[in-house]
Amino acid sequence: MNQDNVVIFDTTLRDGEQALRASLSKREKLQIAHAIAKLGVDVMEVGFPVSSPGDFDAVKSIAEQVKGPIICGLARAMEKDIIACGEALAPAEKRRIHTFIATSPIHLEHKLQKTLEQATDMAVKAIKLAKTYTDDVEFSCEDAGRTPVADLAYVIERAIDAGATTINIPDTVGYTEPTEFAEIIAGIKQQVPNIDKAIISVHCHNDLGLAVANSIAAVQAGARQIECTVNGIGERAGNCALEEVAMIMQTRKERFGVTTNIKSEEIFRTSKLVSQLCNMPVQQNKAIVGANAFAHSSGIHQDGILKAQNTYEIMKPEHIGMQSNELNLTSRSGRHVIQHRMTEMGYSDKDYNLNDIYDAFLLLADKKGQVHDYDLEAIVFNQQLEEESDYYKLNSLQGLSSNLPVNTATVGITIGGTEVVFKAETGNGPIEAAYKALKQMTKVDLDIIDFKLNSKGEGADAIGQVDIIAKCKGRNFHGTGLATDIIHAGVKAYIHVLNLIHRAQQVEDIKEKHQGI
Ligand SMILES: CC(=O)SCCNC(=O)CCNC(=O)[C@H](O)C(C)(C)COP(=O)(O)OP(=O)(O)OC[C@H]1O[C@@H](n2cnc3c(N)ncnc32)[C@H](O)[C@@H]1OP(=O)(O)O
Ligand SMILES: CC(C)C(=O)C(=O)O
Repeated sequence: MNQDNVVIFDTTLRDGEQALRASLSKREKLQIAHAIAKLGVDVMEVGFPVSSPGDFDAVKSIAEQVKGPIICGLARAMEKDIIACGEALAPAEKRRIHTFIATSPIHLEHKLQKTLEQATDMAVKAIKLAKTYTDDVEFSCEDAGRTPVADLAYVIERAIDAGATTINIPDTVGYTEPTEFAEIIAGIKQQVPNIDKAIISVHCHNDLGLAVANSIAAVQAGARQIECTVNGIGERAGNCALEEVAMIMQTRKERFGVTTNIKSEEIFRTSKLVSQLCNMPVQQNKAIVGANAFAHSSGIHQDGILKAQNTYEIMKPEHIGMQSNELNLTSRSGRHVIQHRMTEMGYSDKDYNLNDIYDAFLLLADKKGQVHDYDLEAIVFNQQLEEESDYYKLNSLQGLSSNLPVNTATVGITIGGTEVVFKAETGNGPIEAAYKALKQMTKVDLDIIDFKLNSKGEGADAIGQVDIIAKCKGRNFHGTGLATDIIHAGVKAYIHVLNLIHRAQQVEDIKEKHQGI
């Protein structure tokens, strides 16, 4: 083996599968196995064949159909387990039997009720039997993290003499911390005379959130195989996450000086497939594959990213097979990102006033949380509808909606820049009540002949757009209103019409004046 290469041993379909609430079908296991093979793992542990006829059958089918990685099965240090494993793996081009026995005082005393020597004898026997099926035999000292190094050294030396080619050091209960775990690996290297005949592997659990850190510390201490799962799924708090260790070694190559065969561009796709089929959602802020891993939400970061991506990204989203990063528009965003989005949508700087739309954007972002491109377009459109010179302006609005036959609205407007008026009215609904109030305050005689309400965007917090056609003095006027509240949008549409009517009247007045001259 190239000493600078770290073997990636995936156990998504064995340790990962142990944690699922519903079993995967054979078809699903095959689908995951093909995806993991494409990801470039070196070894994939795909089941525990003695455990059930279904698992035996799935391991056998994967051994028949999945090419590329070494296909591995797990077996206790027991004859029937090794035989089942050997038979299930028989069709594989490259196969590995992984056998294990616990070595920690706690497990020996309470679980196995055996001495270390008795357990080691069982391991030696199992390894020798496994060797009759394949040259590639891995042995694990279960609960190695809580086993004295001298005891590990004793078992490991005998396991290697029996033919084990990979020695796995599991931190079965996620108990160790990185310095301590690295010392265990260094201790094994020092105290096991035949250790050069085997690859040292590590298998870390995440009970204290240290599975990845411990695996990486072990590599720095000389381990050259990491056992891991996609998205870190596995018993209890899970296993070491494959995508995290792979990206640590790729991104910080200069510190580790090791390579893996992982095709990192397959990471995102594989993560989504495993999450979906295993019904294990990935937390939003999970490193590498979480929805937020390449999303930037604050103005200073977004500005930095727009100027140079490496200001706030240590990896590129394309490295893991994600199309692009995401710049979320929130009330923590700044003007740079708004201008960027507007340009991406095809607007030129002349089409809008950045400071004006930024103020409107902040108000909307405070209300909605996340603002989308279509919201930004609505803001621009809204500003085009409302002009500084508008004769009628909305000051305040309160609409009360209920399931009673009568509802109320109170509207306050400014007329002609100086006259401030308020009116409360009732109606079938608050929009009708507001329209009655507006009619009485403005004394403009118009009839609404069409009223349409649409949502601009998605979800319950989408902006509402009201379009009305109103008839006044034989002419039709089209008014539009946009707001997060539909009563507000309806009132804005009415005021838009009032201003159009007012402008049309001004034009008529000028015409009459000219005709009179
Ligand atoms: C740390 C890990 O993740 S190890 C892998 C864990 N995965 C699993 O357990 C999933 C698959 N397991 C199974 O399907 C079942 O537990 C089986 C088929 C393996 C065994 O089932 P059963 O025979 O009913 O035994 P059960 O699971 O109740 O108990 C385990 C037995 O194996 C023994 N045992 C545990 N580990 C080992 C080992 N590595 N080598 C030999 N014997 C072992 C236990 O001492 C216990 O033996 P006992 O019956 O003499 O007390
Ligand atoms: C079988 C071994 C490797 C294991 O899964 C563990 O100790 O966690």
